[in-house]
Amino acid sequence: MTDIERVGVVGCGQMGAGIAEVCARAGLDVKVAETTGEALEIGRTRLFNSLSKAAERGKISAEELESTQARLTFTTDLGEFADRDLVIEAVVENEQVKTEIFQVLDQVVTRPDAILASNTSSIPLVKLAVATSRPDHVIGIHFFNPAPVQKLVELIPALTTSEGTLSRAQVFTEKVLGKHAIRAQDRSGFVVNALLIPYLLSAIRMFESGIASREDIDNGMEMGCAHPMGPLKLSDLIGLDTVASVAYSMYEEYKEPLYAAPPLLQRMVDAGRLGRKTGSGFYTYE
Ligand SMILES: C[C@H](O)CC(=O)SCCNC(=O)CCNC(=O)[C@H](O)C(C)(C)COP(=O)(O)OP(=O)(O)OC[C@H]1O[C@@H](n2cnc3c(N)ncnc32)[C@H](O)[C@@H]1OP(=O)(O)O
Repeated sequence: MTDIERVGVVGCGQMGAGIAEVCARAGLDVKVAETTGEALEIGRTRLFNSLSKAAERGKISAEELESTQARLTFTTDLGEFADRDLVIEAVVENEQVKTEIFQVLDQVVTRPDAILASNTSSIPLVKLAVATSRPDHVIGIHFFNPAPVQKLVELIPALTTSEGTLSRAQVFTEKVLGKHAIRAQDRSGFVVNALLIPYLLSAIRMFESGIASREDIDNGMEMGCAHPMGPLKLSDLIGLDTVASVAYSMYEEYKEPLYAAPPLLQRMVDAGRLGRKTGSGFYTYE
């Protein structure tokens, strides 16, 4: 069905850990990389806790929990990605950091037809592609938070991506991971964030201007439009730093006021109130 059996995931934050979990649960050999031993330990704990929760809720059996954990290995050395068939980069939404990772992956991954993918939400894929000597094998595979729950992935070919890479990525995400794939052009925000981010920014502006309380804004969309979570709760889930970075990339690309981040968002990011991951954002968390 697919020639992809060994997957590497760069970054074990909420997205990286979720992507690694999805791949390991699909039966793949998954190696996860982080920059430091401490970050790796935090990431491993996040991932294993999520797997244990899946077992507690009866989504996987005790045997599956054990075999899934055994398929996961962890490293701080990207050199160990030499034998990977597919690498998915899921680090912070920063073009320079991502570009450097793609340069390193290009050096270390030996299989000539390996796919180098990014989970970026908004950075042009072509910039990551041309940082490598194999721009035809670079593609965006964008997952949604929480990755083990959300059915969708966006596939984003750069101008340089080959049809073969795109169709292998599609078969992999749909047939192996069981996701639904949609395709988008390499334009900041792709499909989902191009629609979602202006909505989240509008909600933050509404809250900032005092039109309604955070609870009333969120209840408005949860009870009025049947959204699973309101926009302020969702911003906290995504991470306010990520919402801000995606908004900046989109504003940079289109120069449209609807993508401009409201001052409150930036102040909260500056204050380190990044949402669930730091324990406080629009709401506070244990
Ligand atoms: C910005 C980026 O580029 C792109 C993005 O990621 S945009 C963000 C997209 N994500 C969304 O819009 C999320 C919207 N919210 C939701 O879908 C839901 O509120 C939610 C799944 C987060 C939580 O659902 P909710 O019903 O409130 O809570 P809960 O009952 O705890 O969870 C529902 C199911 O999801 C599972 N789940 C929740 N969080 C999970 C996680 N982090 N990992 C794995 N499973 C999880 C639960 O186990 C439960 O499964 P079950 O029904 O089979 O037992």
